Amino acid sequence: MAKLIIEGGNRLQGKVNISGFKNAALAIIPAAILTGSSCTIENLPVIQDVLVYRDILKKLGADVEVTDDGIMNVDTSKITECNLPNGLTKKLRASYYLLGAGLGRFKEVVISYPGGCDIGVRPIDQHIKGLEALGAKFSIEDNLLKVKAEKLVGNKIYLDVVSVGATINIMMAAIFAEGKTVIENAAKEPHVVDTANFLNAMGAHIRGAGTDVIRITGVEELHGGTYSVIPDQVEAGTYMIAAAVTKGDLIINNIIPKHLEPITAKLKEMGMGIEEYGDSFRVHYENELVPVNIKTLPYPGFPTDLQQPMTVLLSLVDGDSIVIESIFENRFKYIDELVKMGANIKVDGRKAVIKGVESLNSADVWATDLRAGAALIVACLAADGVSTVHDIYHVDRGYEFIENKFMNLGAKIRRVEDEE
Ligand SMILES: CC(=O)N[C@H]1[C@@H](OP(=O)(O)OP(=O)(O)OC[C@H]2O[C@@H](n3ccc(=O)[nH]c3=O)[C@H](O)[C@@H]2O)O[C@H](CO)[C@@H](O)[C@@H]1O
Ligand SMILES: C=C(OP(=O)(O)O)C(=O)O
Repeated sequence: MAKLIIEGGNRLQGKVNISGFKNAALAIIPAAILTGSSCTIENLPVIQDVLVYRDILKKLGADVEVTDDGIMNVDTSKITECNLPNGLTKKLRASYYLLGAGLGRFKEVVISYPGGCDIGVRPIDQHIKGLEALGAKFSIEDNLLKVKAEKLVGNKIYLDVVSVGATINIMMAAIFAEGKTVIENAAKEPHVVDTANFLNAMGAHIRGAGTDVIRITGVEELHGGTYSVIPDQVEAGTYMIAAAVTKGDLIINNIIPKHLEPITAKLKEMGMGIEEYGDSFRVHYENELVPVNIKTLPYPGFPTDLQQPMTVLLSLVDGDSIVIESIFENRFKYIDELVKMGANIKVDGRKAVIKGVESLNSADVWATDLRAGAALIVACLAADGVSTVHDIYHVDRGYEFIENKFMNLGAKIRRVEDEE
């Protein structure tokens, strides 16, 4: 298994291009099943999760390839059923979008239980509630999720919690349902909007994505086409935070500034210089930063996916900060690793109380999940001495060319396979 060896203490400087958004890509790829046609999906990040989804579509019978520069050409016309009991879906969380997409097209789906980051229970009761409201019946047998419908009929669904996954799954299942579907208390995240935009570009009738009420009018069929995925706001936020942690000066290209407002606002509040130039930011350290409090919330609140790198930054800011993780109950596991590096952080349930320290020391640390891994890399970039981040496969699931991008900015990083 690969690890990264990082020599800390280098100020990051230069330009970085942000890749396509993992969490949008992983919804749009299965949405292509609904088209039953040929799609070209551009600006995909070439990451493990995207390659696993390519393999899932292939296994289902699609003609599919992903180019080195992130273009997927996929023809889903030859898929005849959505039956995948073989465990492939366990490799990623977003495989649960096969439920909505497969149900929409074939009225029946069988998949193994989805995987993904171990950051909490990650229930799917709201997905089930929504799909059943459209006429489907769920069952769980031998760790297989089974969903089936005679026919799908539009309905009004109120989500009890704001769920990105449930919103997208219901939206997909409703594409061919008879009549109108209304999702109330829908998630407003950019990945929900991007998936709706993809489906609309292929002939769907979805209105209101990006607000908390989404209305879908069933259509007879979709067609193929070309679509480009939005930039990854989580990757962009990770580099913005890395600029702050290393007291650096970065130009972050290929972003949508609006999607980054929750993070821009906090970094500015702390004293970072941020200037916007259309689809890029200059993010630079000016003066000593001040501590802030963070609470993760659904969009447009502070994203849970950036809680970990932000905690690393706060651990190096003089004074007291509090981070509350309100989305996932188990997303503080990496803090033990950060404490090994000299951070002063106490976790109490969903609250982390941070007392800023002057510097972090080098250590051997283990990535516990995707964003935890990215956060530990950022911590090691700032630490005194040479550190090792183990279990980098977590990071490879979701960050494209991470060490190359950091090395282009002046970081000293080497990837080593464990056998070496
Ligand atoms: C609202 C939110 O921040 N969503 C994030 C969540 O999406 P993801 O789609 O994984 O998670 P959801 O948005 O569905 O979950 C949000 C919350 O609702 C709860 N829940 C969800 C579904 C359900 O059926 N029942 C239920 O109780 C979850 O436990 C969680 O507390 O993780 C992704 C990967 O980190 C992020 O990109 C998303 O921005
Ligand atoms: C938790 C994440 O990924 P996943 O939902 O795919 O496990 C993430 O993108 O931060």
